[in-house]
Amino acid sequence: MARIGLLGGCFNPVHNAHLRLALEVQEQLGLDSIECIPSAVPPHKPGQGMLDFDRRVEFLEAATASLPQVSVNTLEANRPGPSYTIDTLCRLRETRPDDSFWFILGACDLLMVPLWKRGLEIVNYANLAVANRVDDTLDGVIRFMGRTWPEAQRDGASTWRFLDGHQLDFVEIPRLDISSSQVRERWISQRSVYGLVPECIDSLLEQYEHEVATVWKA
Ligand SMILES: Nc1ncnc2c1ncn2[C@@H]1O[C@H](COP(=O)(O)OP(=O)(O)OP(=O)(O)O)[C@@H](O)[C@H]1O
Ligand SMILES: O=C(O)c1ccc[n+]([C@@H]2O[C@H](COP(=O)([O-])O)[C@@H](O)[C@H]2O)c1
Repeated sequence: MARIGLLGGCFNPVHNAHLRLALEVQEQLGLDSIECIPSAVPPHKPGQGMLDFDRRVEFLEAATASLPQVSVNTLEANRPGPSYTIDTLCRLRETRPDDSFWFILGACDLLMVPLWKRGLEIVNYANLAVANRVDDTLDGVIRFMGRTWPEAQRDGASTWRFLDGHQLDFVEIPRLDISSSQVRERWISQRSVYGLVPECIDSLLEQYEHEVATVWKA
């Protein structure tokens, strides 16, 4: 039985904080590997300004090529309609019943889970690994858990256990003030994105300059 982390996101484009997030969660929770799951049709973000799914996958594959423990899983491309997380987790449970999964997300995204499609049910299908972004704190997660899943029992400082055996782990990671929006804004303004994205992404942005500019300036 493998312990797998699932990092869902738009990756428009992948940046260094995504990679740090994947590696921190893998190491701190002792997971076997991490699968990045690019959102095919993001349920919550407009299609405008979003690079094509295949291009975002190409960038992710390049960015993770030197990380043997991180791979790209394109299962959301195989479903029509919005790429809801509950559907992704149900599918993984069905197809890989022997694996256990941690769905990874930044704490700011955890706060939005109650608004997702059947959001409160995601903990019936996977564990959650929640990491701080720049302004997030463990206290914020404690308050969220108390009002959202009061039935979950706190076990130690940063783990909550649900009645069915799933758990939520809060993982402290280095605070990197990087976002895809920031990368897009800088790139469009012809400013450097060096240090914010892997060097291969810098080169790919140059290679696909016309396409990227058309999409991101839309
Ligand atoms: N700097 C960061 N630190 C910790 N987690 C992050 C960071 N950036 C993104 N994440 C997390 O990675 C996942 C995928 O994020 P996503 O691909 O939407 O990137 P983003 O930088 O938030 O994009 P955008 O700026 O376009 O909204 C989310 O759970 C998000 O919270
Ligand atoms: O299922 C939903 O309703 C839902 C709504 C918003 C976001 N998500 C998922 O949350 C993950 C992070 O989203 P984002 O906005 O940071 O790209 C990504 O895997 C999205 O598909 C899922």
